[in-house]
Amino acid sequence: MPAPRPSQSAEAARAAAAQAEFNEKKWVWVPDDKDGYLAGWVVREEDDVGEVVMAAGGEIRKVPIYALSKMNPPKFDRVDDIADLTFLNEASVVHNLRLRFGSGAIYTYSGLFLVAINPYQSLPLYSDAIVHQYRNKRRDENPPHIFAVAERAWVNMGEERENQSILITGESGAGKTESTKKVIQYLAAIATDAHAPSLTPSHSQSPSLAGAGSFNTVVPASGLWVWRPHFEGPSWSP
Ligand SMILES: Nc1ncnc2c1ncn2[C@@H]1O[C@H](COP(=O)(O)OP(=O)(O)OP(=O)(O)O)[C@@H](O)[C@H]1O
Repeated sequence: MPAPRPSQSAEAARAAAAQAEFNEKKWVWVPDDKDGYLAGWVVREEDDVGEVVMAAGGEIRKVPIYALSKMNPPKFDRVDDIADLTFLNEASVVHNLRLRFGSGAIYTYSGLFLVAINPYQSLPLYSDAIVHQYRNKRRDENPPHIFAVAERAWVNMGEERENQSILITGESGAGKTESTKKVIQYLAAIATDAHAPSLTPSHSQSPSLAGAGSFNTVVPASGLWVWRPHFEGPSWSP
């Protein structure tokens, strides 16, 4: 068996060191008014109160045990799917999303769902090359992306011969409209394939996309935003 490359062994050593350091202490997330959650480790527990040493600065805080959240080992840092976390608590979810966002990954799966964090800047995530990268690929073959969701809907439409719905939800300014545009961009790009169905537009999000497909929008009073691509084709497979 060939020896691992230096970068691989250095990475493995770093991971082992991080794991060893993690194993030495009882790591927890401590709620914090300013930062949301801060890392620390419990040194004593008494009468349902934990004495926690804060990792940044070494300050000691006394916190009710119920308010502490278990931390996942470092090997779970930046997981693609939040559902893979051993300890699934709000603090760990926020930590994972924060780490990923810090390295430019705005998309993360949460089981069947995709979480998108608004970057408020233009990222090189939506080029034709990236459309191509997601075409005909399973979800686990690529990093999480809105294109993977659109791809799944498209494939399901062909396999199940049923209309598909994609629910895009979030608070005002979260990026629902942008996400919808990305879905339409993806479907418009792949619908030009030779085997694409003949689609009849009934409503388009963007005039330039008229003719790319049939887009029925439903905007319920609840504020949830639903976009439903409608498929009608005689005999078609994705
Ligand atoms: N994926 C993204 N990449 C870059 N910028 C984005 C992205 N998503 C959102 N934004 C930025 O955030 C702004 C607000 O997003 P958007 O209009 O999609 O929010 P919304 O959820 O539809 O808001 P509202 O509910 O108020 O209509 C966009 O104008 C854009 O500048």
